Amino acid sequence: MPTTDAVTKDRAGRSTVRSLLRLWPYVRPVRVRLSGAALVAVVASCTGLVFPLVLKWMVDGPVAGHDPAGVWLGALYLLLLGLAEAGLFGLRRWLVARPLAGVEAAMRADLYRHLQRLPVAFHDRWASGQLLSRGTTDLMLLRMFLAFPLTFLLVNSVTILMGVAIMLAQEWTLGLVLLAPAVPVMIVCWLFERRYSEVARRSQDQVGDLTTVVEESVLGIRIIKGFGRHRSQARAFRELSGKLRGTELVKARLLASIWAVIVTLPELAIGAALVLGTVQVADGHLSAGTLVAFLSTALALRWPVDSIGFLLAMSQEAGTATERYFEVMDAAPEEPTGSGDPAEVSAGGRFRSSAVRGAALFGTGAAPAARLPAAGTAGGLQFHSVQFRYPDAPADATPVLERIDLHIRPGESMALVGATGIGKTTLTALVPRLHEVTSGRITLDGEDITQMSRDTLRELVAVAFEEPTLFSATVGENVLMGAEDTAGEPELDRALAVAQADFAHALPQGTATQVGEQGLSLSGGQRQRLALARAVVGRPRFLVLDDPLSALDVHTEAAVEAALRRVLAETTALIVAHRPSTVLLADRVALLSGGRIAAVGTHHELLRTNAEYAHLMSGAEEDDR
Ligand SMILES: Nc1ncnc2c1ncn2[C@@H]1O[C@H](COP(=O)(O)OP(=O)(O)OP(=O)(O)O)[C@@H](O)[C@H]1O
Repeated sequence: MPTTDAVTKDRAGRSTVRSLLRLWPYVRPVRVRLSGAALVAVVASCTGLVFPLVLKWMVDGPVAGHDPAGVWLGALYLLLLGLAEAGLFGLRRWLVARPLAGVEAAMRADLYRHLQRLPVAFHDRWASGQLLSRGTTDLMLLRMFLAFPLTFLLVNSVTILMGVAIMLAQEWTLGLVLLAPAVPVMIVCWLFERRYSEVARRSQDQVGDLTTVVEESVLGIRIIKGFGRHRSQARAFRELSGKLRGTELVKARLLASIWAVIVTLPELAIGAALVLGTVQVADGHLSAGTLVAFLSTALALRWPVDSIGFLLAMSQEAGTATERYFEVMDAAPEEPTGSGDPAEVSAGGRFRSSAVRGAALFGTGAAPAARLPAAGTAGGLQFHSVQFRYPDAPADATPVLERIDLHIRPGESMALVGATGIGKTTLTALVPRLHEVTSGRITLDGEDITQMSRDTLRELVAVAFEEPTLFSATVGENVLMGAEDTAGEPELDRALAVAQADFAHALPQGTATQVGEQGLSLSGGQRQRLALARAVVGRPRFLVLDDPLSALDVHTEAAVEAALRRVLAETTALIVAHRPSTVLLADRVALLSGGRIAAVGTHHELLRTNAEYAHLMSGAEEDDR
């Protein structure tokens, strides 16, 4: 997540208007309605300026001539004008409400789609609260800007110009008195715009930080309670919300000061004009009706002038919201690959998840059978001099994976063993391209994975992670995410059986039971088994399992292993393993050490010939006991 300082520097020279202009592609489809609504609002607002003219006619005519019928007629005109004004403002609201809700929805959909296409490295860097606040608060600010300040800055400017023209036409000397504050008000607005945009940005970023803390506190509630950390967590929350409160107070102070200037100066000018006008009426140079009309016009302009302060404030907030929105939208998505890449653009594919790294990669059964090894190339899964360094790691840091050369033959299952933190998870994440290799190649049946479309790649490879993620959906939907849309009950039952997840049938509504955040809570082992079922449901050609049995008790593990053995016989698999029982599932074992594959062989061979492996396994055996 970029820091606030970096953001402030980056923003130098970028005006609010320039930011807001980036909204044009979204506003374009509704431009006719928006312009229509603005026109209606201008007419409605100018209707308000006709009131003083009717008043002038009434005061100089029927009132001066003691004509009650004329006064009633004038009152009727005023009533009709009032109704017309109210009706027109109502029409404006009706014109903008639906299209702007559509603009907000389209922007939110684009943001969501883009988030799904952004690489995992992006999500590693950005706090989820910052993304959430951009998709909610910022978009709401934008909708409000399009509905209100955008129109009313125009409407009020036109109304003020028309009002000033009417006043100058009635009595130009008084008109000039009222115009006197225009220059200082404009200078104050300019100063306000610069200062407020900075503070608005800070406030919106702090809302994002606060969202992150709340989200973490809710997700980690067990840890917080378990370790009695509620006080420190509450302190962190209080500090952040105190900061936000401070920023909001700065905003309020800025608004108050601009408001003081915008309200006071015109009021003083109106007072001066009233005194001057009364003297002129007393001297007989001005009719009472003209003075009434003049002052009514001046008062009718009070709202358009007074509102400039908060319209500018809302525009600034919309400008920073636009900036924040496009900071995410401008981030480069995963590199396109291969010929045609439907997965790149598909928001409706199997990556509809909110948890990006969770169990987001699932194989399907249809395609793999059709994809045979290319002639003359080694089949299976092969790493060719693969090097990998995390994108945010310093350039001189040692790569996590320095040079990986490994060949898993077609149909073979290979266990990956290594000390904790050595890079096993990282290595498995390279196969479905959750991260891109820094150098070297990975091939599936001889074909470079970077040359395949991601859709094809993810059809070939299915993954189950150590931390199984379940989505707010039914058990069945969670498992079937791993298969083509055509997969149904038989595939589901088979996968549940393989993963020893038959407990799903005994849940209150069977496989239609809701799980995930809003649903029934499942144990760690149950979640792992469902994640495993999801990985195998599509009968993938390649299976990558990151320590998938870590949360199972010994008996369940044995049962899952027995079932997995059948699955592994049909696929080419890479399994991160910590325990000998998992290692024994595989045909061979690769030992990862110092960023390289230090040894490959059967479990018993390595036990005999490799001291590091024997050491790792002896510790694990004790754990097993
Ligand atoms: N997103 C990331 N950015 C930078 N470094 C990372 C990232 N994820 C992991 N690392 C680092 O990469 C190294 C390898 O991590 P990895 O999770 O692959 O280890 P592992 O062998 O799977 O460990 P374990 O057995 O404990 O699961 C660690 O030093 C870790 O700190």
